[in-house]
Amino acid sequence: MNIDSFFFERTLELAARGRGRTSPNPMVGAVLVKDGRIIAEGCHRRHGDLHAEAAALEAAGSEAGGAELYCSLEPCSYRSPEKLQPPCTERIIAAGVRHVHIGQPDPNPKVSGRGVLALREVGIGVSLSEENEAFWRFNDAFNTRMVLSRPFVHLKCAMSLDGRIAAAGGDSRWISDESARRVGHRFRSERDAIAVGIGTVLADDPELSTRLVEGHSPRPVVFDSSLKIPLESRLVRERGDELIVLAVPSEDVTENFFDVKHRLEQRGVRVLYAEPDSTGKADLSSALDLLYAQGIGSLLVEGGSGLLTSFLKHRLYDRLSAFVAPVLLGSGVEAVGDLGITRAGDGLAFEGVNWFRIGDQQLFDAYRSGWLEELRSNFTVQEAAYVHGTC
Ligand SMILES: NC(=O)C1=CN([C@@H]2O[C@H](COP(=O)(O)OP(=O)(O)OC[C@H]3O[C@@H](n4cnc5c(N)ncnc54)[C@H](OP(=O)(O)O)[C@@H]3O)[C@@H](O)[C@H]2O)C=CC1
Ligand SMILES: Nc1c(N[C@@H]2O[C@H](COP(=O)(O)O)[C@@H](O)[C@H]2O)[nH]c(=O)[nH]c1=O
Ligand SMILES: [Zn+2]
Repeated sequence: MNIDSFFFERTLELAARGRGRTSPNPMVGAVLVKDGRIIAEGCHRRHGDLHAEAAALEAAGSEAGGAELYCSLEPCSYRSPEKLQPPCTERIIAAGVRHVHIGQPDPNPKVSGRGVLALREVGIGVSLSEENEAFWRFNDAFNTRMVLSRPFVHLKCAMSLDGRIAAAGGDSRWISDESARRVGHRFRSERDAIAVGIGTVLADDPELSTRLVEGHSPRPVVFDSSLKIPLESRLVRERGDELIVLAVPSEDVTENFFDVKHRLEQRGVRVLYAEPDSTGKADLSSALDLLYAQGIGSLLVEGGSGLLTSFLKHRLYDRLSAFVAPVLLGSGVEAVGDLGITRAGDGLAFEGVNWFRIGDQQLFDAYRSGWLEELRSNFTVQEAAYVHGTC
């Protein structure tokens, strides 16, 4: 490992301290280096707190003069009414930092190279990591939201060895054991919202909480075209004021639909109307737009089979995490239904694939094939910030 990679790796370790707490901001880490030695470290701990660069500069005090700064993300360079911290570029310049090493350019259109330009303008050297896949994946939700202007979609399921997410009778408690479910709850705590289909609510009456880990519980979302959600379900009773129900009123909608809608709203539930797809269910693209407009930048889709299959079929997903348990269920609820694929070579492929061992179970974790390329090709950066392939 070269010395730059060593310091960059440390920035990501520091950035991870803000996991699940920085949204809608990214997770960022920074280290200040002098004479080949780290003299100060910083991270963005939670939304609204000091940025990582500012935290490292504060920790270094007057020692920051003449130091090199490594940061996982391009330093911010703008002010706006909703921005809670001043531009880091101003602090870096005022502290007398000599050189800034950047893991990944900031895809926020308000930055995207302007941070680099601001530093260069005053003679600070700036270089960009050439191996930056790890940085793009580390802030997968922030990067996707910034570049594609839609929520990051993370599919998650727990399946048996033979690909079932529930037994034939619909029971799925539990397929994965508590150690794997704890990882699942950590995924929940990292996202803004968590979605299930109405089939899952009727079968499981889920809580969709993060009770097995520390961290926030994302907003629950239920795809429920004709408002079948029971008023006595746990989500309505316990999470009513956070719950979003995505309905698709049909042309022959009954009085009962409006009656249920009214009762849900009385309990604080937000009922939103999605466009119908060709089968009368929620059109996923329009549903994502509705959620995005509610401030939801990342969505964990937990199932069931019908909803997972729709997201896969429409290629509207970015990441898949599948827990595989050492159990066979035979006939049961399939994790993924028909995708219209008839040739093996046309199967949905993945990139950035990782298999993790959790006790006796495996976790498959990967991105949709082409995800990174889609982000990179849709990302526009201030041209002048890039000179000879580095910025
Ligand atoms: N092991 C695991 O990880 C998990 C297991 N499960 C299990 O899965 C089973 C439930 O799966 P399933 O019956 O398929 O139900 P789902 O939870 O997938 O719900 C499907 C229903 O959602 C509604 N819906 C609205 N829009 C869409 C859309 N665009 N695409 C798909 N569905 C949409 C439809 O009902 P409508 O037309 O009325 O709107 C549809 O019938 C349960 O047995 C549960 O225990 C569930 C989650 C995770
Ligand atoms: N059965 C199953 C999962 N099921 C998911 O968890 C939901 C129940 O959530 P909660 O009520 O918070 O416990 C259920 O409806 C489905 O979305 N998850 C897993 O990690 N492993 C499992 O074996
Ligand atoms: Zn900043």
